[in-house]
Amino acid sequence: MSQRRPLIAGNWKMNCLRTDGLALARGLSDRAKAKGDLACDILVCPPATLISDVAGVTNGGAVMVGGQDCHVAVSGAHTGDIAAPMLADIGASHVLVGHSERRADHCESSTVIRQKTMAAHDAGLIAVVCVGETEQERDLGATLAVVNGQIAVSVPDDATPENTVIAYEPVWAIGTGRTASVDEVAEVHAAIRAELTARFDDGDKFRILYGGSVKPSNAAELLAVPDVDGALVGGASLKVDDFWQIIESCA
Ligand SMILES: O=C(CO)COP(=O)(O)O
Repeated sequence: MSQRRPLIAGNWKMNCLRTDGLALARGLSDRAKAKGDLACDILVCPPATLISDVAGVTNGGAVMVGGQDCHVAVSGAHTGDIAAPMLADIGASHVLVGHSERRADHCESSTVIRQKTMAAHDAGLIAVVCVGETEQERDLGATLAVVNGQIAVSVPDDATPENTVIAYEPVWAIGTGRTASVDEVAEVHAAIRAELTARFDDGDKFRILYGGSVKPSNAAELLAVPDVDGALVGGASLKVDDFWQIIESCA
């Protein structure tokens, strides 16, 4: 583990009605309180419908709350969208931007993601900027070019280690049960680190998370990879026991 404090983030995606979501938030919050001294920061990103309630449950404690997306504008005629200041207003401290499901389902380009990241910063939110190659891109040997290209455009010049976290999520490893190997993760994280240190004076201070089928059984070995500063967890973040075991893997 690096000198950077790890962040374990849960992306609930489009899951959880109120009862389940609040039970999950309460379960995590209670465990965090009981444990006291934690070896990592904890973030949950519920669907927008639950952010306010989850923030009420976690109530400024060790479990932080984030959104899953924000609009580039602060307000306006954008039906169905949510502005970054609105997320901050209901208790979010973070927001995911550029998740591959947003890139694919909503045709989000790295240029738009840079604008969303800046909107998040302007609202005082920490942006978790997601990047990752598809299976086809990996098979073509284009992984590092794709990921570095996404980083170069998606991460704005106003990014700092305090307002920005990077999440590397190979698309082929998301929700598939296929995890990238330790060597594959190490190679990409080192490349991202090199890109960040080349561009930012304090590039070595940014946290770089790995995401893609992280679960209790593989968390410890992934978190031990150099330049892996935490995890962005999908499916396994929906169960208190599983997510907590991943959190404990940071110890
Ligand atoms: O997309 C992810 C987190 O943002 C990863 O999802 P899974 O952990 O379900 O593979």
